[in-house]
Amino acid sequence: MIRAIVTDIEGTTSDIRFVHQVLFPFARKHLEPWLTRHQHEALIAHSLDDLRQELGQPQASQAELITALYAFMDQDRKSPALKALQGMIWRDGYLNGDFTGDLYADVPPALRAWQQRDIILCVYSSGSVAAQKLLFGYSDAGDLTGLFSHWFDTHVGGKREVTSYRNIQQQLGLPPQELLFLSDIHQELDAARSAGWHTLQLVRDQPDTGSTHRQVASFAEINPELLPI
Ligand SMILES: CSCCC(=O)C(=O)COP(=O)(O)O
Ligand SMILES: [Mg+2]
Repeated sequence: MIRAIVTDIEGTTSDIRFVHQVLFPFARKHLEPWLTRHQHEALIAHSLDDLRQELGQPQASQAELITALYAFMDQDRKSPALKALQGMIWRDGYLNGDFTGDLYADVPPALRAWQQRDIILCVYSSGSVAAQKLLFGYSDAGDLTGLFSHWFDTHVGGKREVTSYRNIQQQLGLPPQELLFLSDIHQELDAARSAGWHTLQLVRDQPDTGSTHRQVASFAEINPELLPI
C-alpha cells in the first residue's frame, strides 16, 4: 500500500518550458543587480559563502562569484548555492505578479484526491525548498502548499543518487515499499527504485524508450491504491 507520494516538479507537475523559458531567464536577468542590492543581507551572504566553498575559492570576489553563477546557469548545474539564490530572486517575480507557478491541469485535482485518502504528499526537486513553496504557493491554481507535508531539495542529496531516497525514507519514517516517486527522468527513478521505492514516470510529451519504469501521461492516470501493478 502506498502511504506517501513524493513528486518531482520540472517535467512532472510543471512544464519544463516554464522552468527554462520563464524562471531561469528571470533569475539570469536579475542576478547581478539583485545581488548588488542584497549582498549584505545575512541569507544572501550565507549563500555566497556556500558558493565560495563549492568553488574551493574562499576569497572569491563578488565579480568572480557572478561569473561562476552565470557558468552554472549555462550548465544547468544543480548547485545548492545557485538554487538558493535563484529561489530568492524568483520570490520578487511571484510577488510582483510577473508569473505564477505553472502546474499541469491534472495535478491539483489528483493531489487533492490523494490527500483526501490520507496519502502523505511531498516534493523533491533540485530547486530549493523556498523555491518549491513559492511555485506551489503562487501557482496557477492558487496556494497549494497546504497539500504537502514534506519538502526536500538537494540537501538530502542529488536526485540520481540512491542515498537521497534512503535519506528521504528515513525522514518520513516509512518502509520504502510504501513510497512512490513520480518523475519525468528515468535516471532519478532508477535511483529511487534501487532504494526499494515504487516508481512512475511522467511522460508529458512522448514515451521514453530508454526507460524500464511504468509510464503515464498525466496524474489523472495514477491510482495509488492499484500500485504495484
Ligand atoms: C522549484 S522549481 C525550479 C526547479 C529548478 O530549479 C530545477 O533546477 C529543476 O530541477 P529538477 O531536478 O527538479 O528537475
Ligand atoms: Mg523533472
